[in-house]
Amino acid sequence: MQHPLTATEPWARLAALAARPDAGAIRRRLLEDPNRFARLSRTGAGLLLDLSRTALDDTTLEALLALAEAARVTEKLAAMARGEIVNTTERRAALHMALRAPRDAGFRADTGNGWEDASAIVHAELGRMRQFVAEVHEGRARGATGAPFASVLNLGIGGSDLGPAMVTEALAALPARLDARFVSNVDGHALAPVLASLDPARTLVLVASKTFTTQETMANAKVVRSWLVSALGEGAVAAQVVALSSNARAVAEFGVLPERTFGFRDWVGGRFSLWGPIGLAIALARGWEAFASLLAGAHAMDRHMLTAPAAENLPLLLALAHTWHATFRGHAAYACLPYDQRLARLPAWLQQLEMESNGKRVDVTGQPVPFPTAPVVFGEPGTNAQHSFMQLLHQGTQVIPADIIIVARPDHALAENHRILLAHALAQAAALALGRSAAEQEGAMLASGMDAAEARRLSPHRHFPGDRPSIGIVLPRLEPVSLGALLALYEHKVAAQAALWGINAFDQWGVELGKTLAAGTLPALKTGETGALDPATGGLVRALCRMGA
Ligand SMILES: O=P(O)(O)OC[C@H]1O[C@H](O)[C@H](O)[C@@H](O)[C@@H]1O
Repeated sequence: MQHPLTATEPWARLAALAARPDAGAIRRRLLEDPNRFARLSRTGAGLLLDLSRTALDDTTLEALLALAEAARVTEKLAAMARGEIVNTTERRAALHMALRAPRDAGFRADTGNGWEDASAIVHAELGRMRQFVAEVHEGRARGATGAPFASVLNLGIGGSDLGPAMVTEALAALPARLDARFVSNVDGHALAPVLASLDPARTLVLVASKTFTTQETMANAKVVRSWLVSALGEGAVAAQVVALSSNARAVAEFGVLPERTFGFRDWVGGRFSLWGPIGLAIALARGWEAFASLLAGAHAMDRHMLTAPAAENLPLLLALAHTWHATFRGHAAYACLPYDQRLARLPAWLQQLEMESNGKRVDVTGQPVPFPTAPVVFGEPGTNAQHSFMQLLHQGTQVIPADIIIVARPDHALAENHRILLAHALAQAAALALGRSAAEQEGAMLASGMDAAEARRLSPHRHFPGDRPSIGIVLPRLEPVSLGALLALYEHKVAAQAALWGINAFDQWGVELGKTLAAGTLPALKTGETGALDPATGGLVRALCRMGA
């Protein structure tokens, strides 16, 4: 039986377009059309999206938009905004948009057991967060000894770490209100040096865990709790530990006071949670105004996504360009290249967003999908990436598209550094798209005085095939409002692709098996008793024990 998406007319059209010999031709399209940049770039919510260095043309774009219509992408995104149960396996809404909308936005969530006023719930908690942040900044909330807080330590992993850590680093140009540290890994090599560098009397601890059961976070929380208690006494837990969670009961059992607990509902997915209580570290470290502007920027992108016509809609266009690459052209990976050092953790955040959301092999009905879904995402800031993996993007055997993120204005005074940075970002995009033929390359070598035989010998090695796609995303400046818009752009891009492919972007069953097996392996590491393990795991446990594990 044919899959409903592949049975549509636009799918057939796109499959035919993708099979044309010139389906991947970028250089020719770029050189033939002087208006290509103007025709294939769009603005929305303060960002510029440039698709001119892909092989998309009017015909392909039209077919992709028709496919989105056939898959009812816009309706599905609207259903998400209406708070309907779009996460069908867990029977939950996905209402992260409510976290960043004004109080009167009127978001409501289907709980499976009636509807609740999501906007009211969000704003009640946001008000408490704001008050708490003010108390900390103004020195009214203090540690157990009466000392004001100097540091905030966020203990969380996955969505309870990547978002707040990435945003806090990205907004480093703002004055630091508190010194912020993030520990995610259960590896003691992460936590031990951080604790050694902090003063327990002046450290506010955030235990960030939606479920409050994640083993790594709870193990680290127990260590930090003992660290506080042994330095300051039992009273330090109430004074200095804050919980960010949707599991109020587990939080209470851990001993955190209700007034130090900031909650959210299960209609906020972990990887979409930085906009609410999980983002408290951002507000504590960079100020409430910054956090509020971040939310406003994301909300502006939400409005754009919900109201802009399809052909002008940035998240939808980005989703369609990525789908053309991943699904129709079979490019199994893409690179995220932020040309701003402050966005160094953006690729890590994007990896969870993209790969945990859309790394799925069955559709919402449980049927296998007969086409590629989410590609592998990897990345590093430019220009560093140029000196490590860009070689493969320019000359490797596979085509790997890149998203090149550019910030027009810096927040430092080193103007020449910034111009060099921008020149490299633009040059990478040009080199990927245009390449350099063997003949052009050989000509350049001859012109430089190289002898003809040597030029011929080197020319295949120095040939750049070109026709390698990149997508430009430009922020006027990296500030809370533009960062909010950028992150929401990617969130909606991911949701739009899931809607198009017919998969569920909001569950993550694939992470469960490893957790279950780890629970069975832990006792064997303690006792050396490996009888219940598979032979390979058992053999490795015995080898580790012999080595002193
Ligand atoms: O916030 P928590 O409940 O501790 O979850 C932390 C993370 O771990 C889980 O295994 C999921 O894969 C992630 O989606 C989640 O963000």
